[in-house]
Amino acid sequence: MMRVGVVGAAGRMGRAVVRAVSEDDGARLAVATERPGAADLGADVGTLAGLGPNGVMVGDDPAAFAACDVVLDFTAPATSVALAAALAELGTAHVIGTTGFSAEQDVAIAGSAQKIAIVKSGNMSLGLNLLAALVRRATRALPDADIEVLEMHHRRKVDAPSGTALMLGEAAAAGRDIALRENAVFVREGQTGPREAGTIGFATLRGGTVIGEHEVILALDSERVRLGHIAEDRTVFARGAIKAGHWVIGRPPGLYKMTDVLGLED
Ligand SMILES: NC(=O)C1=CN([C@@H]2O[C@H](COP(=O)(O)OP(=O)(O)OC[C@H]3O[C@@H](n4cnc5c(N)ncnc54)[C@H](OP(=O)(O)O)[C@@H]3O)[C@@H](O)[C@H]2O)C=CC1
Ligand SMILES: O=C(O)C1=N[C@H](C(=O)O)C[C@H](O)C1
Repeated sequence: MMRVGVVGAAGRMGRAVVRAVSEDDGARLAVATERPGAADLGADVGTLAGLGPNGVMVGDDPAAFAACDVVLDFTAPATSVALAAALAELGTAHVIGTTGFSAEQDVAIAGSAQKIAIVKSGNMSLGLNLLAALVRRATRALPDADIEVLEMHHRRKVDAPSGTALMLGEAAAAGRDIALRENAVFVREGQTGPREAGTIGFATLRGGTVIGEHEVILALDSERVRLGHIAEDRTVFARGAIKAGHWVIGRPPGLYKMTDVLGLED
């Protein structure tokens, strides 16, 4: 029985993870936390998730994760970096779904992954990870196509472009054997001039309650290939994180991706 910790348990994804854990016969919710001073401290996490009471109260001390085999984390970059360091001391595995990390924060997490097994992915869904593999094949097969990545999310999302859009951009760049950071165009405004060949463009839309929509457009002369994914419910991310939890327990220290968990070609 996998003992699961959930950090950010009162958040949109935290609640979805609590619900998904309750549906998994091989997992048990052991610890749930929120930020010190958070309004939901002391609340029953099952009630928060709309399930009815489950006896696990929201705490604020990451040391409580010593009672867990794995912690599932959809929070904020600084929180995930600090938690990875704390879990490295406890020897507890970490699944990170948080997005919006700086390069320095990524390095810090890689440092913690020298002590514990960490799965980190900007998107935990099976369909999206399959899409990334398809994008890599498509950009390799169509070397002359202009690549544009389009994403839309709900009005409360705080980072852009989405972690998933960056994953898809990385996949597109890998298909071309180029580095994304040196070829990405994240903003266009004013007199931009014509499109520079070989670049990978991004467009970000925000509004309403959209869970997550992504499309990679490969534009050629007189035709376009459109590869996309729509997440209809946060359950797909939560179930992916639980799958990653089952997979990562007992693995040697290292930084793993969802493609490792799912056995997909990277
Ligand atoms: N990889 C994937 O498949 C997916 C990734 N995400 C990513 O997950 C992250 C969270 O998304 P979402 O659930 O919508 O955001 P929310 O803001 O709804 O939830 C985040 C929760 O984490 C809490 N939190 C922040 N810091 C701490 C801390 N130090 N200790 C405990 N709790 C803390 C927040 O509290 P407070 O409000 O007080 O800050 C909040 O309750 C984002 O980065 C998002 O992009 C989302 C969906 C899927
Ligand atoms: O913030 C969200 O909601 C989501 N974030 C992830 C991202 O940044 O790609 C994954 C998903 O699309 C939902």
